[in-house]
Amino acid sequence: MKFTKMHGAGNDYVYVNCFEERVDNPEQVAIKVSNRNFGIGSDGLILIMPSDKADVRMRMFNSDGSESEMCGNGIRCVAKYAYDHGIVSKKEITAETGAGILTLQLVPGADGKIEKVRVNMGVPRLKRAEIPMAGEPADGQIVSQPLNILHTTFNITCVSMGNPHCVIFVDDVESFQVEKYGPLIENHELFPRRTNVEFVQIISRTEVRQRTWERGAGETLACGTGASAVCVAGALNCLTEKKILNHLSGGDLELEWADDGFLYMTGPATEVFSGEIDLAKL
Ligand SMILES: N[C@@H](CCC[C@H](N)C(=O)O)C(=O)O
Repeated sequence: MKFTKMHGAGNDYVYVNCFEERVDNPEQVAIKVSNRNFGIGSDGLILIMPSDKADVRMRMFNSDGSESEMCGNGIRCVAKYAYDHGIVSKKEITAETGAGILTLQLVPGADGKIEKVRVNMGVPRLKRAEIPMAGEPADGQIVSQPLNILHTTFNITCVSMGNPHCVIFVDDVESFQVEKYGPLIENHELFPRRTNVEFVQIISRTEVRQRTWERGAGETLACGTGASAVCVAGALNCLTEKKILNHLSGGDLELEWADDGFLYMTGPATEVFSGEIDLAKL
């Protein structure tokens, strides 16, 4: 299988160009290639596929083999790959995802090479049933609601960017025990399809620092849908403006929850290397 390793702010995936390659059983392939000791090493697997509705289609699989509806860092890399490898020749691209069809703009740097990608991430979904979360009322919003975990009460704000996010504001995110609380919240009975969890420290009304516990992957260096959810959660809690800079462990993302209701995310997309792997040997 030919592949390309790419990352967005350190959130790294193995990308396969399915205009040329076929991947049977992507769930198992994701588990194998993601392994950082016995595989290629990544947070998961992303398939770049033909679409009958958009320029390209993305399917993404976490390192545990589960499929997610959406990946914010991944979709920027898909757009850059599609442009750099001649799948598309325009700088505005549409992409089919499990969260709908998204529009992306490729932003060149001074040297003319694609440096950043701006994504219209769609309209954030806030209703309990849309996250999805158990309980009533199905159309209620979860903004700063108490959740008890191991004798600690967290105030959670939940947002779906096509995939589920639970945002928690903390005083000191560097010392926060992400590995202890992340999996307990990810697998809490409130979230029937599990959830991604963002732990966030407010730096100012326009700047935050985020660490992410990802559903199906553990702590990662960045999460684009998570950063988008944080932008929404900050505004809903009146902690931040609707336009923020988010410092993630592997890099920065710019987010804006615009007056048109859409969430715009801008950030880097980087190709690292390409190779070929014999899956039968893994
Ligand atoms: N890192 C991604 C999100 C990947 C999927 C997530 N773990 C899930 O299961 O929903 C991003 O950049 O958005």
